[in-house]
Amino acid sequence: MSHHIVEVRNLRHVYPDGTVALRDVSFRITHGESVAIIGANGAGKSTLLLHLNGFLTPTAGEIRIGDYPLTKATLPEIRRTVGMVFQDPDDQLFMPTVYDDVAFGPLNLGLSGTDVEQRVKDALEKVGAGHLQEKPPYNLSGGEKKRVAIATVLSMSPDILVMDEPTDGLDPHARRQLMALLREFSHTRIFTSHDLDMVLELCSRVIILHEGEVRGDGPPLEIFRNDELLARCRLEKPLSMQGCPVCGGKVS
Ligand SMILES: Nc1ncnc2c1ncn2[C@@H]1O[C@H](COP(=O)(O)OP(=O)(O)OP(=O)(O)O)[C@@H](O)[C@H]1O
Repeated sequence: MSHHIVEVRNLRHVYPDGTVALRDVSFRITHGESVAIIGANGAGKSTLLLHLNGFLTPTAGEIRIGDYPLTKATLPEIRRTVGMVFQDPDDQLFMPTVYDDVAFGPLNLGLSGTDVEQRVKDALEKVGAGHLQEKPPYNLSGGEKKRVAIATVLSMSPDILVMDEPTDGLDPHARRQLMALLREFSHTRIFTSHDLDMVLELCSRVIILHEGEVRGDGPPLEIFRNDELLARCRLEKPLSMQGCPVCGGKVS
């Protein structure tokens, strides 16, 4: 299953205005891992994710998905393998109806009409958005848009799921539903999040980015117990690991 491996080698990204968003980032994620990339605002998380299926090109360094380096030639295949949910759902939704948006990917894979219908139905059901299929995406609420954006990626059945702030804008019920869905997804999951309780619950590994560099990489409990590391990277513990103001209790 080596095609599920994500490897980032010495990645550097400088935006055209001279901002150095990633300095020298390296890591390897293997099949089935559930990895959160966390960091303070501006740490470089979105910039990093946007490299994983070629929306941004490295200034230096290399991305490898499975056995292939990400290049112009391998990009179409890599985009079938790596499904990306953007931070802003408006970047993902552009068709006249929710149905059309979710069907867009499967249609491009050349699937038959009934297969496309089934994929759309399944994906919308998984995110609890079946009732929205006839609506124009621009009329949806922020959380509804987010759910539909996730469905547009699920309908492609990617081997590697990459999500930038997946719970951002979701109400508590939708957040729970998404967490259950991510738990069920047996392939590789990589996401950024400021929702550290979700990270603690769902991830087998946490990578801390700070000022465009990897400053921590390990199991969530190990990372979240390292007060000095968290302080240096302007991060806090998940709420469930902070003292309870009523009983003083703590998960440790
Ligand atoms: N298009 C751009 N042009 C110039 N600088 C950019 C651009 N996009 C992002 N940056 C800068 O690159 C750095 C990293 O930004 P990025 O969006 O990757 O951070 P982030 O960790 O995802 O932050 P957040 O948690 O706020 O979403 C920041 O300093 C940001 O201002």
